Amino acid sequence: MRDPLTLISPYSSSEEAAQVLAQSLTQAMLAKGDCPFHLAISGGSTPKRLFEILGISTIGQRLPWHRLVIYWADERCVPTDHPDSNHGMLMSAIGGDLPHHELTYHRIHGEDAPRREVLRYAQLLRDNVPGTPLPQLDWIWLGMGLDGHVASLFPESVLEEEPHGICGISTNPYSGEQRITLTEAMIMAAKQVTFLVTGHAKAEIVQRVLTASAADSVLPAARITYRHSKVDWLLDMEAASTLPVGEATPPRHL
Ligand SMILES: O=C1O[C@H](COP(=O)(O)O)[C@@H](O)[C@H](O)[C@H]1O
Repeated sequence: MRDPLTLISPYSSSEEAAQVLAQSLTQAMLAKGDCPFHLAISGGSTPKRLFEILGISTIGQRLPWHRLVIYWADERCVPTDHPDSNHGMLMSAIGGDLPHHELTYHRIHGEDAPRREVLRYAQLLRDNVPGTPLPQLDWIWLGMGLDGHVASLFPESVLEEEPHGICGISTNPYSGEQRITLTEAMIMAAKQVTFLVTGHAKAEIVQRVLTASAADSVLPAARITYRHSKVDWLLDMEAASTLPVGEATPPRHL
Protein backbone atom coordinates (compact mmCIF):
# COMPACT_ATOMS: atom_id res chain seq x y z
CA MET A 1 0.00 0.00 0.00
CA ARG A 2 1.25 3.47 -0.85
CA ASP A 3 1.42 6.43 1.44
CA PRO A 4 -0.50 9.13 -0.45
CA LEU A 5 1.00 11.88 1.67
CA THR A 6 4.33 11.33 -0.04
CA LEU A 7 2.75 12.30 -3.33
CA ILE A 8 1.56 15.78 -2.49
CA SER A 9 2.68 18.73 -4.58
CA PRO A 10 1.07 21.86 -3.15
CA TYR A 11 1.51 25.00 -5.18
CA SER A 12 1.09 28.54 -4.02
CA SER A 13 -1.92 29.12 -6.24
CA SER A 14 -4.33 27.31 -8.52
CA GLU A 15 -2.72 29.23 -11.38
CA GLU A 16 0.69 27.78 -10.58
CA ALA A 17 -0.71 24.24 -10.28
CA ALA A 18 -2.40 24.60 -13.67
CA GLN A 19 0.78 26.00 -15.23
CA VAL A 20 2.82 23.07 -13.91
CA LEU A 21 0.41 20.51 -15.28
CA ALA A 22 0.21 22.21 -18.68
CA GLN A 23 4.00 22.39 -18.81
CA SER A 24 4.29 18.73 -17.83
CA LEU A 25 2.25 17.67 -20.83
CA THR A 26 4.88 18.79 -23.31
CA GLN A 27 7.57 16.95 -21.38
CA ALA A 28 5.50 13.77 -21.06
CA MET A 29 4.80 13.87 -24.79
CA LEU A 30 8.46 14.37 -25.65
CA ALA A 31 9.30 11.36 -23.50
CA LYS A 32 7.01 9.26 -25.69
CA GLY A 33 8.90 10.03 -28.87
CA ASP A 34 6.89 10.25 -32.08
CA CYS A 35 3.97 8.10 -30.98
CA PRO A 36 0.44 9.41 -30.47
CA PHE A 37 -0.15 10.52 -26.91
CA HIS A 38 -3.52 9.47 -25.49
CA LEU A 39 -4.74 11.91 -22.84
CA ALA A 40 -8.11 11.84 -21.05
CA ILE A 41 -9.21 15.11 -19.52
CA SER A 42 -11.86 15.92 -16.93
CA GLY A 43 -14.55 18.54 -16.76
CA GLY A 44 -16.06 20.62 -14.01
CA SER A 45 -14.78 24.06 -13.12
CA THR A 46 -11.22 23.31 -11.95
CA PRO A 47 -9.48 22.57 -15.28
CA LYS A 48 -10.90 25.60 -17.11
CA ARG A 49 -7.80 27.69 -16.48
CA LEU A 50 -5.58 24.72 -17.37
CA PHE A 51 -7.28 24.46 -20.74
CA GLU A 52 -6.98 28.22 -21.28
CA ILE A 53 -3.25 27.98 -20.62
CA LEU A 54 -2.92 25.20 -23.16
CA GLY A 55 -4.86 27.26 -25.68
CA ILE A 56 -3.28 30.66 -25.38
CA SER A 57 0.12 30.49 -23.73
CA THR A 58 3.58 29.79 -25.07
CA ILE A 59 3.20 26.38 -23.40
CA GLY A 60 0.41 25.63 -25.85
CA GLN A 61 2.40 27.00 -28.76
CA ARG A 62 5.19 24.51 -28.08
CA LEU A 63 2.91 21.51 -27.67
CA PRO A 64 3.17 18.89 -30.43
CA TRP A 65 -0.59 19.01 -30.96
CA HIS A 66 -0.47 16.72 -33.98
CA ARG A 67 0.50 13.82 -31.69
CA LEU A 68 -2.05 14.61 -29.02
CA VAL A 69 -5.24 12.55 -28.90
CA ILE A 70 -7.72 13.90 -26.40
CA TYR A 71 -10.54 11.92 -24.78
CA TRP A 72 -12.88 12.75 -21.93
CA ALA A 73 -12.84 11.01 -18.57
CA ASP A 74 -16.54 11.84 -18.33
CA GLU A 75 -19.35 13.85 -19.83
CA ARG A 76 -22.75 14.92 -18.68
CA CYS A 77 -25.69 13.68 -20.78
CA VAL A 78 -26.76 17.11 -21.97
CA PRO A 79 -26.58 19.02 -25.26
CA THR A 80 -23.26 20.71 -26.03
CA ASP A 81 -24.69 24.18 -25.39
CA HIS A 82 -25.93 23.21 -21.92
CA PRO A 83 -24.00 24.88 -19.05
CA ASP A 84 -23.19 21.41 -17.63
CA SER A 85 -21.53 20.17 -20.83
CA ASN A 86 -17.85 19.40 -20.28
CA HIS A 87 -17.24 19.72 -24.01
CA GLY A 88 -19.01 23.08 -23.93
CA MET A 89 -16.73 24.19 -21.09
CA LEU A 90 -13.63 23.19 -23.07
CA MET A 91 -14.88 24.99 -26.15
CA SER A 92 -15.57 28.17 -24.20
CA ALA A 93 -12.14 27.92 -22.53
CA ILE A 94 -10.07 27.31 -25.66
CA GLY A 95 -12.34 26.30 -28.50
CA GLY A 96 -11.19 29.07 -30.79
CA ASP A 97 -7.56 28.60 -29.87
CA LEU A 98 -7.43 24.84 -30.39
CA PRO A 99 -5.35 23.89 -33.44
CA HIS A 100 -8.27 21.84 -34.76
CA HIS A 101 -6.45 20.90 -37.98
CA GLU A 102 -3.67 19.19 -35.98
CA LEU A 103 -5.38 17.82 -32.94
CA THR A 104 -7.38 14.60 -32.65
CA TYR A 105 -10.23 15.20 -30.26
CA HIS A 106 -12.78 12.55 -29.32
CA ARG A 107 -15.61 14.04 -27.35
CA ILE A 108 -18.36 12.04 -25.66
CA HIS A 109 -21.68 12.84 -27.32
CA GLY A 110 -23.61 13.87 -24.24
CA GLU A 111 -26.55 14.84 -26.42
CA ASP A 112 -27.07 11.26 -27.66
CA ALA A 113 -28.91 8.39 -25.98
CA PRO A 114 -26.58 7.29 -23.13
CA ARG A 115 -26.94 3.53 -23.77
CA ARG A 116 -25.91 3.95 -27.39
CA GLU A 117 -23.21 6.52 -26.68
CA VAL A 118 -21.53 4.48 -23.95
CA LEU A 119 -21.09 1.62 -26.43
CA ARG A 120 -19.80 3.93 -29.15
CA TYR A 121 -17.27 5.61 -26.86
CA ALA A 122 -15.99 2.31 -25.45
CA GLN A 123 -15.52 1.00 -28.99
CA LEU A 124 -13.76 4.21 -29.98
CA LEU A 125 -11.34 3.75 -27.09
CA ARG A 126 -10.76 0.12 -28.03
CA ASP A 127 -10.09 1.10 -31.65
CA ASN A 128 -7.70 3.93 -30.86
CA VAL A 129 -5.86 3.21 -27.63
CA PRO A 130 -3.50 0.24 -27.44
CA GLY A 131 -3.70 -2.08 -24.47
CA THR A 132 -5.29 -5.29 -23.32
CA PRO A 133 -7.53 -6.30 -21.65
CA LEU A 134 -8.30 -2.58 -21.31
CA PRO A 135 -7.03 0.28 -23.46
CA GLN A 136 -4.14 1.93 -21.67
CA LEU A 137 -4.31 5.71 -21.83
CA ASP A 138 -0.99 7.50 -21.45
CA TRP A 139 -2.34 9.94 -18.92
CA ILE A 140 -5.64 10.78 -17.24
CA TRP A 141 -6.18 14.17 -15.67
CA LEU A 142 -8.79 13.96 -12.95
CA GLY A 143 -10.49 16.49 -10.74
CA MET A 144 -12.45 15.67 -7.63
CA GLY A 145 -15.89 16.76 -6.49
CA LEU A 146 -16.74 17.91 -2.99
CA ASP A 147 -18.08 14.42 -2.23
CA GLY A 148 -14.90 12.71 -3.47
CA HIS A 149 -16.25 11.74 -6.87
CA VAL A 150 -13.79 11.49 -9.74
CA ALA A 151 -14.75 11.57 -13.40
CA SER A 152 -18.43 10.64 -12.87
CA LEU A 153 -17.78 7.85 -10.38
CA PHE A 154 -19.80 8.86 -7.36
CA PRO A 155 -19.16 7.26 -3.96
CA GLU A 156 -21.44 4.33 -3.27
CA SER A 157 -23.43 4.77 -6.47
CA VAL A 158 -24.02 2.08 -9.04
CA LEU A 159 -22.40 2.27 -12.46
CA GLU A 160 -24.10 0.68 -15.45
CA GLU A 161 -21.04 -0.63 -17.28
CA GLU A 162 -20.90 -1.56 -20.94
CA PRO A 163 -19.72 -5.13 -21.63
CA HIS A 164 -16.00 -4.31 -21.95
CA GLY A 165 -15.80 -2.50 -18.61
CA ILE A 166 -14.30 0.60 -20.25
CA CYS A 167 -17.14 3.09 -19.78
CA GLY A 168 -20.36 3.23 -17.86
CA ILE A 169 -23.46 5.29 -17.25
CA SER A 170 -23.79 6.89 -13.84
CA THR A 171 -26.36 9.16 -12.28
CA ASN A 172 -25.48 12.30 -10.39
CA PRO A 173 -27.08 11.53 -7.00
CA TYR A 174 -27.87 15.21 -6.37
CA SER A 175 -29.45 16.22 -9.67
CA GLY A 176 -30.47 12.90 -11.21
CA GLU A 177 -28.55 13.89 -14.36
CA GLN A 178 -27.06 10.96 -16.26
CA ARG A 179 -23.38 10.90 -17.08
CA ILE A 180 -21.01 8.80 -19.15
CA THR A 181 -17.72 8.03 -17.49
CA LEU A 182 -14.60 5.93 -17.73
CA THR A 183 -14.79 3.06 -15.27
CA GLU A 184 -12.49 2.83 -12.29
CA ALA A 185 -10.79 -0.17 -13.95
CA MET A 186 -10.11 1.95 -17.02
CA ILE A 187 -8.61 4.70 -14.88
CA MET A 188 -6.52 2.12 -13.06
CA ALA A 189 -5.24 0.81 -16.40
CA ALA A 190 -3.84 4.21 -17.43
CA LYS A 191 -0.08 4.63 -17.37
CA GLN A 192 -0.37 7.72 -15.22
CA VAL A 193 -3.09 9.51 -13.27
CA THR A 194 -2.92 13.07 -12.02
CA PHE A 195 -5.44 14.80 -9.79
CA LEU A 196 -5.71 18.58 -10.07
CA VAL A 197 -7.69 19.86 -7.09
CA THR A 198 -7.74 23.47 -5.95
CA GLY A 199 -9.59 25.82 -3.62
CA HIS A 200 -10.54 25.97 0.01
CA ALA A 201 -13.83 24.19 -0.49
CA LYS A 202 -11.97 20.99 -1.37
CA ALA A 203 -9.65 21.00 1.68
CA GLU A 204 -11.85 18.75 3.80
CA ILE A 205 -12.43 16.09 1.16
CA VAL A 206 -8.75 16.22 0.13
CA GLN A 207 -7.82 15.45 3.70
CA ARG A 208 -10.39 12.65 3.87
CA VAL A 209 -9.14 11.06 0.67
CA LEU A 210 -5.46 11.35 1.37
CA THR A 211 -5.73 10.10 4.90
CA ALA A 212 -8.13 7.29 4.05
CA SER A 213 -6.82 4.25 5.80
CA ALA A 214 -7.75 1.61 3.29
CA ALA A 215 -7.57 0.88 -0.40
CA ASP A 216 -11.20 -0.23 -0.15
CA SER A 217 -12.40 3.25 0.81
CA VAL A 218 -15.86 4.23 -0.40
CA LEU A 219 -14.18 7.16 -2.11
CA PRO A 220 -13.08 6.37 -5.68
CA ALA A 221 -10.33 8.99 -5.42
CA ALA A 222 -8.85 7.21 -2.40
CA ARG A 223 -8.99 3.77 -4.00
CA ILE A 224 -7.23 5.02 -7.13
CA THR A 225 -4.62 6.88 -5.11
CA TYR A 226 -3.80 3.86 -2.98
CA ARG A 227 -3.81 1.30 -5.73
CA HIS A 228 -2.39 3.03 -8.80
CA SER A 229 1.39 2.84 -9.15
CA LYS A 230 1.82 6.24 -10.79
CA VAL A 231 -0.45 8.86 -9.34
CA ASP A 232 0.20 12.53 -8.58
CA TRP A 233 -1.83 15.07 -6.70
CA LEU A 234 -1.50 18.67 -7.77
CA LEU A 235 -3.00 20.90 -5.12
CA ASP A 236 -2.87 24.56 -4.35
CA MET A 237 -2.20 25.71 -0.80
CA GLU A 238 -5.92 26.16 -0.14
CA ALA A 239 -6.88 22.61 -1.06
CA ALA A 240 -3.85 21.31 0.84
CA SER A 241 -4.46 23.50 3.88
CA THR A 242 -5.49 20.63 6.13
CA LEU A 243 -2.57 18.38 5.17
CA PRO A 244 0.91 18.13 6.65
CA VAL A 245 2.74 19.07 3.47
CA GLY A 246 6.18 20.35 2.60
CA GLU A 247 7.48 22.38 -0.30
CA ALA A 248 5.99 22.24 -3.75
CA THR A 249 7.57 19.64 -5.95
CA PRO A 250 6.93 18.95 -9.61
CA PRO A 251 4.88 15.90 -10.57
CA ARG A 252 6.97 12.81 -9.95
CA HIS A 253 7.32 11.69 -13.53
CA LEU A 254 9.40 14.74 -14.45
O1 LIG B 1 -18.77 16.56 -12.10
C1 LIG B 1 -17.59 16.66 -12.20
O2 LIG B 1 -16.88 17.02 -11.13
C2 LIG B 1 -15.49 16.81 -11.01
C3 LIG B 1 -14.96 17.96 -10.17
O3 LIG B 1 -15.43 19.18 -10.73
P1 LIG B 1 -15.09 20.62 -10.14
O4 LIG B 1 -16.10 21.55 -10.75
O5 LIG B 1 -15.20 20.55 -8.66
O6 LIG B 1 -13.70 20.94 -10.59
C4 LIG B 1 -14.82 16.72 -12.37
O7 LIG B 1 -13.50 16.28 -12.23
C5 LIG B 1 -15.60 15.83 -13.30
O8 LIG B 1 -14.95 15.65 -14.55
C6 LIG B 1 -16.92 16.49 -13.51
O9 LIG B 1 -17.72 15.90 -14.48
